[in-house]
Amino acid sequence: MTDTDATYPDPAELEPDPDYGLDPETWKQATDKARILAEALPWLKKYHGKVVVVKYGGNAMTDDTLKKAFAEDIVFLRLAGFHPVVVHGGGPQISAMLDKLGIESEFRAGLRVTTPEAMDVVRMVLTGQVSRELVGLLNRHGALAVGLSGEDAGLFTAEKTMPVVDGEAVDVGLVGEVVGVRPEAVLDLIEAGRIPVVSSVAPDAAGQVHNVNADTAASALAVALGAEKLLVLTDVEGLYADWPNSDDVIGEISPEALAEILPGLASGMIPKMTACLKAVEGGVKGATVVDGRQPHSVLLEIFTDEGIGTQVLPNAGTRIRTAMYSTSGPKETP
Ligand SMILES: Nc1ncnc2c1ncn2[C@@H]1O[C@H](COP(=O)(O)OP(=O)(O)O)[C@@H](O)[C@H]1O
Ligand SMILES: CC(=O)N[C@@H](CCC(=O)OP(=O)(O)O)C(=O)O
Repeated sequence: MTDTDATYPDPAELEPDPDYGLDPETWKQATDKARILAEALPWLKKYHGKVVVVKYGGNAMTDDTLKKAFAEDIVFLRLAGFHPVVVHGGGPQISAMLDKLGIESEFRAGLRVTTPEAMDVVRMVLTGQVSRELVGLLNRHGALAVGLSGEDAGLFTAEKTMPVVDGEAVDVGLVGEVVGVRPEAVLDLIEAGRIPVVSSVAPDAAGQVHNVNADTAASALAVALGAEKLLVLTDVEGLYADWPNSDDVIGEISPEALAEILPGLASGMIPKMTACLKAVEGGVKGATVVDGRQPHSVLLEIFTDEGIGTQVLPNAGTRIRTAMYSTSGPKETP
């Protein structure tokens, strides 16, 4: 009999020898870890070399542990062969700074009324504070992240936007819609293996800088980059079916069904769901709103079958599910 004829026991059916030097619990954790990594294989294949645009909302940025977990997720995606691109918001951070300066914040249709004075603060907070912090968090894991704004290398061109409120177009000041994207600067960074971190301020054709809602900017960039996915992190589980009631979340919806309910949505969700709709209409394969209060929500969304949050997918049927953290208490059984 040669060595190769020997039959070995199947390790999966064996109890580890107590003298092995590794206690059974540690062994179980190690094998669980290996199984979870192996289960990620289909998604690693699907997204390898693909662009994933992640919009990180200011409301999901309030906690240091969450911010650290977000940075880990993005670096994980990058090191796993994806091309993550971060577009960040900073609404609450802008409001806090305006408040300190004695300037009031007002929103119409989910957009900040932006005077020239407020515009200076928006630009300073987004590019000078929020972007710097995110770049710093990502770069704790290596020289990966580079911050840029819509003003850099002609990335975005904006045009003044006038949202419609109660059937009338209203002037919200220096607020822009992205009308042109030159993604070369972002593509250069991707090519170099970097993680672009984009702030949503953008000049118009005359050079006047405008405040662009970060959901809107992320969507325009995702379309221009031909992204595989747009992920939008916020501070709710997704789009609640019957807001302000938070019992049920729309798990999946088609662009057509979303377009129908869009005019009836409440303030913060209007730019967000419009962004998802435009992304999918523009060729992005799927756009998902996820709960940024959940640690590692980016990995959870990408590496699970069901996904989390609200997914806008071409040809999807509308699927409604019970919310995980309903604030309306347990449902009564009929
Ligand atoms: N149908 C809805 N489902 C979920 N949230 C909603 C809905 N309608 C309005 N909202 C509000 O929108 C908010 C999210 O928008 P916003 O505050 O602009 O988030 P972000 O800072 O992440 O961009 C939620 O916290 C919630 O208060
Ligand atoms: C026009 C407009 O409203 N711009 C936003 C830009 C920041 C943003 O979008 O931040 P969040 O993603 O955290 O909401 C603002 O001034 O608050």
